[in-house]
Amino acid sequence: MTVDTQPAPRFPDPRDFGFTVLDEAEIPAELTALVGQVRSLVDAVAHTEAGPEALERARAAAAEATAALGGERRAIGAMVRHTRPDGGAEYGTVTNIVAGPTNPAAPPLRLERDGDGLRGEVVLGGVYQGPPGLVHGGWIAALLDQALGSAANAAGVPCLTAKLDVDYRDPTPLNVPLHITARVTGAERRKVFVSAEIRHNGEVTAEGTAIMVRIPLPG
Ligand SMILES: CCCCCCCCCCCC(=O)SCCNC(=O)CCNC(=O)[C@H](O)C(C)(C)COP(=O)(O)OP(=O)(O)OC[C@H]1O[C@@H](n2cnc3c(N)ncnc32)[C@H](O)[C@@H]1OP(=O)(O)O
Repeated sequence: MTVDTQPAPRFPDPRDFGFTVLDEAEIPAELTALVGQVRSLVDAVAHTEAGPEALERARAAAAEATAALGGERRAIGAMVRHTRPDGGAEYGTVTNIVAGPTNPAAPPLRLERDGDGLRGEVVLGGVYQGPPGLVHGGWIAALLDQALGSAANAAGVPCLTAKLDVDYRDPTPLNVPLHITARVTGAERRKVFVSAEIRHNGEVTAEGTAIMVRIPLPG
């Protein structure tokens, strides 16, 4: 296997390929606050034991809030640009289900560069539950896939996941800080090999490896 962990240093600008891109600073503070409020609402709804009257009041308020947003919708595929402290840019879809800043269904996971890889921290509450008190295995895979994909894309080349392997080493608990790390381990032709871990209290609860395949860009 040819090891080439430093492909191209600059990720291509998605605008050159027809994507809408907004800078994360352009996301209104009011939208960020609304996203946080809706996350709290989802958690409250998922766990409520309120009676019928309170439930109906909450439903009507939610319907009013939905109507207040009108019909103005951002395009599917819209991307958000994050500018790193070193001036480089990273991109993701603005509604990404794991890390999208405008998606209340995203935890969200925020990954930062750390040495030759990425690291981040996330706390998953009861709406991510699978077994009692534990994170759903599909969401563990989603966190790992996002970290793996971001590590490959942070190396400068747009990639998609072709193969994902997950080892569930230990149960991953809800409502505690989870530390996620990911790094590129090698490359061969269009394949980029990546590895990631989720830790709680320093112990690995899940490991993921993936083969990401570089997307051929027009031109
Ligand atoms: C964008 C900015 C966002 C930036 C934001 C970053 C966040 C990332 C988000 C998380 C990541 C995702 O969820 S991505 C979404 C989930 N993944 C997808 O939807 C991908 C669906 N699959 C595909 O589109 C396709 O299969 C591709 C593009 C992966 C590969 O198709 P292809 O382009 O025709 O390539 P192909 O010639 O078949 O294969 C190229 C090389 O890869 C190998 N290969 C191909 N598939 C596999 C496989 N399953 N297992 C092993 N190896 C494989 C081949 O053997 C070959 O190796 P060799 O002959 O050279 O040895």
